[in-house]
Amino acid sequence: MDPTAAPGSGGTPGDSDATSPTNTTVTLPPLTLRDVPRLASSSPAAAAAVPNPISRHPYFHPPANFYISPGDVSLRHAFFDLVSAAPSPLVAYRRGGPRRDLAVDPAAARAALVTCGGLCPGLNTVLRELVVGLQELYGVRHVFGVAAGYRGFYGADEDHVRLHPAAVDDWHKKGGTVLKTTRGGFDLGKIVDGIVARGYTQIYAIGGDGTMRGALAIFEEFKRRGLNISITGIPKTVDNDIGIIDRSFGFQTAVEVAQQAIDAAHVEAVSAVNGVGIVKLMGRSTGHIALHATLSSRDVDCCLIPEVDFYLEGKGGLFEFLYERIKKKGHAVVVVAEGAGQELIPRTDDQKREQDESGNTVFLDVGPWLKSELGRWWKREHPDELFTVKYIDPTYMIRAVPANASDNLYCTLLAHSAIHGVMAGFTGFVPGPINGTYSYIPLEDVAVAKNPVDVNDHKWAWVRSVTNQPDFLKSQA
Ligand SMILES: Nc1ncnc2c1ncn2[C@@H]1O[C@H](COP(=O)(O)OP(=O)(O)O)[C@@H](O)[C@H]1O
Ligand SMILES: O=P(O)(O)OC[C@H]1O[C@](O)(COP(=O)(O)O)[C@@H](O)[C@@H]1O
Ligand SMILES: [Mg+2]
Repeated sequence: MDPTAAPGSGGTPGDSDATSPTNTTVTLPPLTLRDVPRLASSSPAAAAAVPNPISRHPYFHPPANFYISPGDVSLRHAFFDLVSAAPSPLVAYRRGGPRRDLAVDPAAARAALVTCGGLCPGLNTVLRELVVGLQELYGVRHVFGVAAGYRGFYGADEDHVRLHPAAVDDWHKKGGTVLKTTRGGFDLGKIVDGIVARGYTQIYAIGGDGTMRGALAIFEEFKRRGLNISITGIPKTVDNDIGIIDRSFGFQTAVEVAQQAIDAAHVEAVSAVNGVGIVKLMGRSTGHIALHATLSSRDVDCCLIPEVDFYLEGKGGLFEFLYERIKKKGHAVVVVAEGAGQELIPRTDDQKREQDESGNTVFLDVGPWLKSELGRWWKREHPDELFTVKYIDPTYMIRAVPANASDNLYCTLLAHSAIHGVMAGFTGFVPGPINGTYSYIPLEDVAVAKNPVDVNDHKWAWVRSVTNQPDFLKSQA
């Protein structure tokens, strides 16, 4: 793009030699609003019939700018290069938050909350805040917890527990999910039948990428059957592998807890002669936890993630690098994400086919494999030199903990954002922060949006500059 040729341009929007600030007018590409679906009854007339009960709150009096206006949007990309190319069209989402008028009558609402997939710090905080927000902000009296994931919708009566603020008061202090969670069991027909049979009018499905795909299928089935029930997917993933949103809750807590494992690996390594400490961290298809834990720790010599291929032996390989590092400073620490190097680990045909109940590929354990391969290599290549390798697997310890303060705050805002959207009549959406602004994103978009580590981005470059690890380009081998 030639910026000077852009209509309305008042100058060159690149760097200039000016010694004082200048104003440059630039014409941006058109903006596309990726709007979220609405319940059929949420016509402007119906909406105007139900003023937000927060306006009548006995103690809190909403200030002038409290309510989100119907025109408020947030931009998907907060920054772009005006000189080379701005994204075209610019994508916007509806801003999350309370609306002045509701499309849903709180007195007639019946909400169901469900948690699916793996654990993540903060699940109980989201549940707590959904219960408290629904009842205390909006006066929704019928709130139920559905036990053990999607299968709970077609389970027994005991699988549907009535929830109220006093019952959930201290849930934010607990790890895991009080409602229990499972994988698999996604029988669409039975789930929707179960929802209809119990008269639920709003569903809050808290889970990861699989849960979002399930929520989308439920949303489509509601539409097919002409049901005026709303569904919102609340994104949970300790791996941070859901796209569009800034990050998922629980992720920062997991990174924080991972520091203890890295510290221990470091102590073991420095206390041995030619010591190596290996830590395996979660990250099935994305290496965000490993990357962030490496950057925060500074004790890590090599970070292995699923997005970057590596090899073990030969010039430019992992083992030669570790040997050199040990020669230089006496020890080395390796952080490996669970999904890294999967294609290097020998496996049987049965192992290749193995899936969990949700259909996710079952990975082989990269940690013990790496440990034994390194031990074997050292014995073969350097038989006369002492060597110790210690392996630490804190996998479940980093996710089976309560959320830290910042994740608890995030969970609270996320839950309230979900409720505000549902009460405004939105459905088939995911609430989440985009560039710090809570927004509503169509489930359709989130269900397919992955969030791999961008290895061409600054963050991976920081890792490389902190660890000075090889880039594992085969040409060097
Ligand atoms: N493509 C899909 N369509 C419908 N339901 C799905 C799909 N993928 C996963 N699910 C269901 O979503 C739930 C959670 O999925 P899972 O992959 O275990 O965890 P997560 O949501 O954390 O990724 C399970 O009940 C699973 O059966
Ligand atoms: O042993 P489980 O419960 O299947 O969980 C292991 C998996 O859970 C994860 O944390 C991902 O879980 P989700 O897909 O539920 O977010 C992965 O890191 C890991 O592979
Ligand atoms: Mg998943």
